[in-house]
Amino acid sequence: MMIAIPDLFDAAGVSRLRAIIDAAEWVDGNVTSGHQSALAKRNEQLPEGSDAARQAGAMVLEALGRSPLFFAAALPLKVFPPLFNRYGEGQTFGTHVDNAIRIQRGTDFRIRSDLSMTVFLEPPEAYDGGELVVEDHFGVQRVKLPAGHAVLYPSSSLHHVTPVTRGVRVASFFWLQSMIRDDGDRRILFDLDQAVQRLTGELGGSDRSVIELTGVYHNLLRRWADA
Ligand SMILES: O=C(O)CCC(=O)C(=O)O
Ligand SMILES: [Fe+2]
Repeated sequence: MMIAIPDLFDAAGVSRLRAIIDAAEWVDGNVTSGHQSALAKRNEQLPEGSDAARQAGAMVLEALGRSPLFFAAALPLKVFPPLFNRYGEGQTFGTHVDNAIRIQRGTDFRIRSDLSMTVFLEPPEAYDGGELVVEDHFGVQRVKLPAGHAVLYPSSSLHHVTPVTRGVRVASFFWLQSMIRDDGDRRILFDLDQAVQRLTGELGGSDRSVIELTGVYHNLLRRWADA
């Protein structure tokens, strides 16, 4: 399942984040790559664990914590500390699949990557190219969102970022382990959650059917979740 998470940051939030990362030192993006993606990757990143990455990463995690849509769609168990990348003119990230296991440098924190996320941090009209292209069984999705908006997509998908031909594309990207490993199971829970939310709005939280369906949601979660 691929889902856009709009308005993770408002304009002021994007500016605060950009002030931190734009002032920092960037390095060749291949420092975090596995062997296969190193062949495809042409971009720059903030060094993992640098002060700027940590400070800006904490802002991203805080924003995720404020988003009920992110929680419902991802059902996050462990989130990898957010990283930051930028692609200047001619830079690109060719087709690859994300590593299944990510280990935070210098620590024993590790996750299985179930979901990948890109938070767009540059207005789309400020650059050409730089689309995130995700292949799934229903076809190819091309994503380029306003600054402050994010997209969540299965880490199992083949994906790439098309070459930037004007301007600079800046983003935060990271992976997470979900309480629900299987994408199809997670989707069922998401659909049920959204329907229950709508029904709650229409009928109120003390309606008997709403209570029963909320029970079904939690009982499926109890059955399927790693916690
Ligand atoms: O820049 C992006 O939107 C995606 C980056 C990516 O796919 C990766 O770092 O594995
Ligand atoms: Fe990737």
